[in-house]
Amino acid sequence: MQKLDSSILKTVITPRPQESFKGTFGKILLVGGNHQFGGAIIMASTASVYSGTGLVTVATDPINSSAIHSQLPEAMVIDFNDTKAVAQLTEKVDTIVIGPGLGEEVESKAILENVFQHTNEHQVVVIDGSAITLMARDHIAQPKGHIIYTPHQMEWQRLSGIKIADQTETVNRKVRDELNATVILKKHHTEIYTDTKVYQLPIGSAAQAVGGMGDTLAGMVGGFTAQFRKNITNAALAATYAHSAIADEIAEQQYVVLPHQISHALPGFMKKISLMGQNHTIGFHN
Ligand SMILES: NC(=O)C1=CN([C@@H]2O[C@H](COP(=O)(O)OP(=O)(O)OC[C@H]3O[C@@H](n4cnc5c(N)ncnc54)[C@H](OP(=O)(O)O)[C@@H]3O)[C@@H](O)[C@H]2O)[C@@H](O)CC1
Ligand SMILES: Nc1ncnc2c1ncn2[C@@H]1O[C@H](COP(=O)(O)OP(=O)(O)O)[C@@H](O)[C@H]1O
Ligand SMILES: [Mg+2]
Repeated sequence: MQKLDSSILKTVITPRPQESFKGTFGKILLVGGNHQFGGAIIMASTASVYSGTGLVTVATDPINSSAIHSQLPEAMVIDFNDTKAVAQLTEKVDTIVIGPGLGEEVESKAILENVFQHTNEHQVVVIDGSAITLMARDHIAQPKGHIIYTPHQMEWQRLSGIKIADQTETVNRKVRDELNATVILKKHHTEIYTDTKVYQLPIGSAAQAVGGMGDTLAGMVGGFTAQFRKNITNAALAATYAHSAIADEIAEQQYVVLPHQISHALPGFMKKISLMGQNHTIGFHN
């Protein structure tokens, strides 16, 4: 296992080309947020918008619409029960994030299956939270696309069948190979299983142990993969690194880091990184 280091940030986060428009920076669809877990999809979408995704649409329970519009006017909203609208949009976007706050009800499963039936091999599909639990519980096949799972240890136990105490690099890697997906196994010092390597995140702290922290990471992985499409694996690695690097900066002054604070710090953090690659001298610690 090799340590992921901060150099991944400037490899991925480069200055934006001036000859561009919102479409240049990717289209994303985030699916989740039932009647109980609206906050999860709000946090994921906020992370995606603040990552710089060109166009963000949220498919959610209509009960969350006004909260999303008031919190995040940059995002568009559709009803996640509108099968046709969700299917059409799924086919059009660069990246789909599914799972934050989706829930595990009959309705949640139907929404998941509808989305999974309409993805294609050119898209990135970030599968998080309830979507992982539903796949494992109901043996739902993996969809087409470049698949990125973002499980916490219990979600990985459900999906892989490996008990938390037995989640070693060797067995995790074996299941990753069977899935042929990127796996971001979230924990203290998160591990990232790619097609060729296993990385360990050397940063991050217990100040991040707050509900919504993983939803925010899923939105960032979505935002980075939609926008930085040259190397999808590197985009996912950079998102994971940036998430905890920002948290560490905030945790210098705060006992606990709120997930939305990471999102709000993203544009400034990304600006700082993009200037680094241009020989500006800017302080940044590993
Ligand atoms: N504001 C909102 O709307 C929020 C909505 N959310 C949404 O809720 C949905 C359910 O997600 P979930 O993670 O809360 O629940 P679940 O999948 O049942 O896992 C918890 C079980 O696993 C166990 N466990 C063991 N190891 C663990 C580990 N390393 N990390 C975490 N858990 C670990 C744990 O053990 P325990 O805490 O009981 O000791 C418990 O038994 C999902 O869609 C998510 O997006 C949340 O994001 C919160 C904010
Ligand atoms: N003690 C810790 N040290 C470092 N990172 C942590 C710690 N506890 C939680 N995290 C991070 O917080 C996130 C938790 O994800 P998850 O359990 O899916 O949260 P949620 O579903 O509530 O959004 C992961 O990115 C994880 O790495
Ligand atoms: Mg989660």
